[in-house]
Amino acid sequence: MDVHVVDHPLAKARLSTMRDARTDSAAFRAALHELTVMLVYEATRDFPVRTERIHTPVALTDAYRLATPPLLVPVLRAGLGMADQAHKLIPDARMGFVGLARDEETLQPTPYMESLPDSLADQPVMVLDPMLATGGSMEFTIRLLVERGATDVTAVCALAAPEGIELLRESGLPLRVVTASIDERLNDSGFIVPGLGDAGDRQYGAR
Ligand SMILES: O=P(O)(O)OC[C@H]1O[C@H](OP(=O)(O)OP(=O)(O)O)[C@H](O)[C@@H]1O
Ligand SMILES: O=c1cc[nH]c(=O)[nH]1
Ligand SMILES: [Mg+2]
Repeated sequence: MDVHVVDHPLAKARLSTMRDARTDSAAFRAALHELTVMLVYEATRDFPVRTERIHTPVALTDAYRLATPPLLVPVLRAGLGMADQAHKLIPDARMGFVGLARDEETLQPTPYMESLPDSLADQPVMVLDPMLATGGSMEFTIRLLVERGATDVTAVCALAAPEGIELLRESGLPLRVVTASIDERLNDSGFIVPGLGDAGDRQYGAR
């Protein structure tokens, strides 16, 4: 499984804003929006393009577009804070939605919403969730996609725990991970250390 860490100084700066406990909700959302642009930009770097001939005002030249725009799948709630920015970068992408809430006792994901196309054969998919902690929520989401035929999945996360990366690696699922950081570890409550707290609560308030 390929794991790409986007450790650009501007990405680190946005992530630092998100980590800072003094950052309020509006500033947290703004930093996540900007970080998402950088992560999606890097995540699409090697996507195949199709060309067509166009006229500039001066001459004929090649124009480029993504050959197959990915299906974007934000994982609610926290992934909603990445959806609009990803969609702005890839305006012709379709969007699916998965809603999960992690049970904070068992750390297992509890699904409450799912809106996905029936078939994802030959359809690249980009899952958007700022946090990859135990990896349970991401694994659950990718299994939903694979059941529909997906074979090419990119998980885009603001930050990840080594435990979550390992779970995904051992799952054998067809995916790669793009993240701005792999943090130290999970604590006893399943939170990423040093992390940034609860990404859903920090954007939208406590559930
Ligand atoms: O890797 P895991 O251990 O599964 O944890 C990660 C999940 O936890 C957070 O969501 P949460 O369940 O807090 O829901 P929320 O987005 O509504 O806050 C986060 O956005 C991930 O979906
Ligand atoms: O640190 C964590 C772990 C799971 N979900 C979050 O939002 N933050
Ligand atoms: Mg949460």
